[in-house]
Amino acid sequence: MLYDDVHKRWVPAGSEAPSISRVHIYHHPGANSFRVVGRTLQADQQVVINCPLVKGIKYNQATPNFHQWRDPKHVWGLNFGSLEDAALFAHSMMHALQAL
Ligand SMILES: CCOC(=O)[C@@H]1C[C@@H](CC)[C@@H]2C=C[C@H]3CCN(C(=O)[C@@H]4CC[C@H]5C=C[C@]6(CCCN6C(=O)[C@H](Cc6ccccc6Cl)NC(C)=O)C(=O)N54)[C@@H]3C(=O)N12
Repeated sequence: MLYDDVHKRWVPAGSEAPSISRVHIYHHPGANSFRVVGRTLQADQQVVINCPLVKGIKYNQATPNFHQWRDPKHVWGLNFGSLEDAALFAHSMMHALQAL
């Protein structure tokens, strides 16, 4: 999700329709870079988040299943479908941020 600062509300990233997406953290070993990429589970596989991770990002676990972080232009929020997904993603995110 993205935070709409004008209307002070969270909106689904990508197209208007809120949809479940699968979010990965891709590691590029050569450049030691990481990128969060999410695609909708529907047939269209729309990319809804494609966010490079930069050193110093603060990953905020606002609630056990809603985590968020800022990039220069956006505030991203992930509303996890399960606490397990949330914990797994947070673990990978923290690992990535430490590796940068
Ligand atoms: C239950 C009902 O939930 C809701 O209806 C909505 C829809 C829910 C998903 C479908 C989602 C779920 C969970 C809750 C949890 C709370 N929350 C909020 O948004 C809080 C409340 C007030 C609001 C104000 C600001 C806002 C928005 C923008 C960023 N930010 C900050 O505070 C940042 C955070 C941060 C800290 C450190 C590092 C990075 C970052 Cl990003 N701080 C700074 C210093 O940058 C924020 O996160 N805010 C969510 C919410 O309401 N909702």
